[in-house]
Amino acid sequence: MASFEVIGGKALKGEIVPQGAKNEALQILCAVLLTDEPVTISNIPEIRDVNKLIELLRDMGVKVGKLSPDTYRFQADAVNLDYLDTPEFVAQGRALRGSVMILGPMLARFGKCQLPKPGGDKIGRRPLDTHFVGLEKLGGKLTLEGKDFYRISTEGRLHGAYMLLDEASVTGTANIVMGAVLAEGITTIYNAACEPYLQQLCKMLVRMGAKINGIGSNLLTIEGVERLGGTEHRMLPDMIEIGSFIGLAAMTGSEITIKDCQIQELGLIPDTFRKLGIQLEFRGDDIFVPAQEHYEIATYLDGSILTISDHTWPGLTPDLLSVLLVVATQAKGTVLIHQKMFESRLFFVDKLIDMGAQIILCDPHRATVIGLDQRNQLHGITMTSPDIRAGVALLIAALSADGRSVIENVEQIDRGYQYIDKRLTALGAQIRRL
Ligand SMILES: CC(=O)N[C@H]1[C@@H](OP(=O)(O)OP(=O)(O)OC[C@H]2O[C@@H](n3ccc(=O)[nH]c3=O)[C@H](O)[C@@H]2O)O[C@H](CO)[C@@H](O)[C@@H]1O
Ligand SMILES: C=C(OP(=O)(O)O)C(=O)O
Repeated sequence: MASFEVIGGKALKGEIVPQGAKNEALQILCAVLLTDEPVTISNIPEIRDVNKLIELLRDMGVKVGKLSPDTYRFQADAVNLDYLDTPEFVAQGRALRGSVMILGPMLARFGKCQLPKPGGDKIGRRPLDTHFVGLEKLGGKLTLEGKDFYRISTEGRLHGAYMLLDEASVTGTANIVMGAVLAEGITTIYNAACEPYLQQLCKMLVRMGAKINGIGSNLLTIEGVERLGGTEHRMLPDMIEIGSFIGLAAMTGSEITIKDCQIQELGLIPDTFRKLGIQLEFRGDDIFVPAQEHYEIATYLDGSILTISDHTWPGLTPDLLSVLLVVATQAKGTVLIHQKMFESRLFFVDKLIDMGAQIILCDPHRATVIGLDQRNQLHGITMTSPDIRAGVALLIAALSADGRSVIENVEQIDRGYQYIDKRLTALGAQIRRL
């Protein structure tokens, strides 16, 4: 287990370029399985989860060529279905959440797939029912082995169907869309998730020859085609990383310019930071965050305490609530952070409380933060990173804190943030990997 030693309390300064989006990359990489033609993908982040998925695809027989540090060419013209029966495949499938999205493409193109319960953050129950209900509606037959091994197959082609999803699952929608593009007939998916990750996936599939209407909405209509061809695709910048850098700048009183953000794709993210009193300036497609000594949380019009909560897109992504919470600890004012989607994502506040933050964990979903208005600095401690976003929130806290902190289990952070220690060191942060 690696750790970061952080000496906090220093203002940072400079420019930073966000990496390609982790959660988009995981969808797009799985989509290469839908065609035997080459697919070239650029702006691929070099992070643990993405590297693991590329390795999984390679071991399944996909030809993988690295054209430059962030650009790869994939060709799935000789997929080895027998590999799915090996213990190595099972171990790789368990190692990340994104592996779940091979189900839709494999079922659609090869008529079968199997997978253990995928990995990812332990942040509460993460049911896969929506994935399988959708794939079964398309004609897939599911067999469950124990509680955590799934086999799905179809005789002949999948067929289009109408479905109203019980929840707008991000990876579930991706799986169903990738099944439906090669199904016979028309599929209608209502209550589809529509995060930018999914919009990007759908746009890429259209370039491959798929027929999809309603991209960006929660009603997708897909007319299946017999085959898809190759294409080129470039990943969006990672909106969660952009939000994390905004939070980092605010907490450490730093002036940071975040380059090439594709601001129009960020949804509510910039305005949510503004509600915490953080100034942001859009300079072309860059976000400039000025050094601020103080920032004040807005109230509702009637003066009551603000709530920041997550929602399916175009609501606020749950993946930024941990960062927003940590930023609020040094704001002036009070905010209720309400994490609606996941049950176990707020427990990391114990560590912030140990560092001197004023937080009341009301229940597993809600925490009230009473900001310190920079009157008392947090102080450094030793802590463990429980999940990817809590991990980065703790890193931000440590960089703002007085003295030395040690963050253990930073493999969690490495799942989604590319060389974060080196990139922040370039801005003046003092971080050492132990
Ligand atoms: C690899 C990847 O892309 N992971 C992301 C993906 O995970 P993932 O696709 O696994 O998450 P889902 O969208 O399936 O669901 C997230 C959680 O929210 C609940 N839920 C979801 C939709 C809904 O309408 N009601 C509801 O209660 C689910 O039961 C689940 O507990 O989307 C999540 C939600 O944005 C993000 O946190 C993850 O970073
Ligand atoms: C929860 C996340 O990732 P995963 O779904 O891969 O666990 C995340 O990216 O915040």
